[in-house]
Amino acid sequence: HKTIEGNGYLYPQFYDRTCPKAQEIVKSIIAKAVSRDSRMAASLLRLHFHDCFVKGCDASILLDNAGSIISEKGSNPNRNSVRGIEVIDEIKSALEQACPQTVSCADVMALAARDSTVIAGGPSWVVLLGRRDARGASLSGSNQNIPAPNNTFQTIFTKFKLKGLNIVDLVALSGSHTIGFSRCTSFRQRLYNQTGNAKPDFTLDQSYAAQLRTRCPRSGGDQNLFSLDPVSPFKFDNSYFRNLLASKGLLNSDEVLVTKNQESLQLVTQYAQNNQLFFEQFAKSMVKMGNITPLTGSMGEIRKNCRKINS
Ligand code: HEM
Ligand SMILES: [Ca+2]
Ligand SMILES: [Ca+2]
Repeated sequence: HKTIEGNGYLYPQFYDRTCPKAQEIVKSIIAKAVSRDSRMAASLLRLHFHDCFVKGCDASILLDNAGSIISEKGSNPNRNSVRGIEVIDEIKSALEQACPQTVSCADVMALAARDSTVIAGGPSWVVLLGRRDARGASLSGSNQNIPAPNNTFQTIFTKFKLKGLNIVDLVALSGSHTIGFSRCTSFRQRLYNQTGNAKPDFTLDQSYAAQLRTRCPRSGGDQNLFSLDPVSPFKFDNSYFRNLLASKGLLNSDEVLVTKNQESLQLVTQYAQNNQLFFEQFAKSMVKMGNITPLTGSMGEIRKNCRKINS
C-alpha cells in the first residue's frame, strides 16, 4: 500500500530526469517578477506558508471556486492580502511548455519561496521536491490553522506545534517579516484599542505608534500599506529582530515574541546579534515547513493549471 501511495519522502533530484530545466525556469521567472515588483519576493514567500499550514504543502491555496471547491483565497488571512498567484501561473505555464504535467504547483511554490528569499538577500537551501497537488481546498482550515496577527503567543505557538514546528521554527520563520508589507487593518487595534479599553498597546514604541496612526486612522485606510521592517523592507536580513528588541514590531504577533515568552525572547536576541545564525536556522525551518504532510507517489495529481483540478 505504502509503495503505491508513495513513501512520503521528498528529495532534491525529483525532476532531474523528467524536467531538468525546472529549477532554472522557476528562478528566471521569479527574477523577472521581482524586478517588475520588488514586493513580489515577500508575497511569494508568504504564499508557500499559507499553503503549507492548510492540509500541507499541496497547492490547495491556488484553487479557485469551482463545483464543490470553496477557494482558500476567500479566507480571513488570504482575502485582500495574498499576492503572487499570477506569477505562479506564469511559471506553471512555462513548465507545461517544457515538460507537460510533470512539475507540481506545490513544488513550484516551494521553489519560488526559496528563490524569492535568495533574491532578497537571504539564505539559500536545497529544496526537497516531489510534492503532488491536492484535489480539494479547505476554507475552514485556512481560517483556523494560519495564525492571525491578534492571536496570543500561546495560540500562535499551538498552531505551529500542530504542524510539527517548534519555538525555534516559530521565531526563525517569523523573521520572514524582514521583508514585505502589512495593511493597516492587520494592526490597527494596537494603535487605538489594544485590550478593549480604548488604550493603545503600550509595548509598542510610542513615537513609532504615532507615526503609524497618521496613515492608519481609527476608521478608513484599511488597505494602506506599511513595511513590516521599516529599516529594510526589501532586504532579507536580521533587522526585523533588532526592531522587535526596540519595541518596533509592527504586528502584535511580532511583538509577543519578545514580551510573552522567555525562550522566544532569547532566540530573538540571538538572531538580532547574529545574522548567520538566523540565516542557518531560517533555511532549516523552511525545509521543515516545506515537509508538512505532502502528497507523494500516486496521491493527488500534477495539475495542468494551478487554479483548477484536472478534469
Ligand atoms: C507567526 C505567525 C504569523 C502571523 C500572525 C503572520 C501574519 C501576517 C500578517 C497579518 C501579514 C500582513 C498581511 C496583510 O495585512 O495583508 C503578514 C505578511 C507577511 N508574512 Fe506573515 N505571519 C506569520 C508568520 C509568517 C511566516 C511563517 C512567514 C513565511 C515563512 C510569513 C511571511 C510573511 C511575508 C513575507 C509577509 C509580507 C507579504 C507581502 O508583502 O505580500 N509570515 N503576515
Ligand atoms: Ca495546502
Ligand atoms: Ca529587512
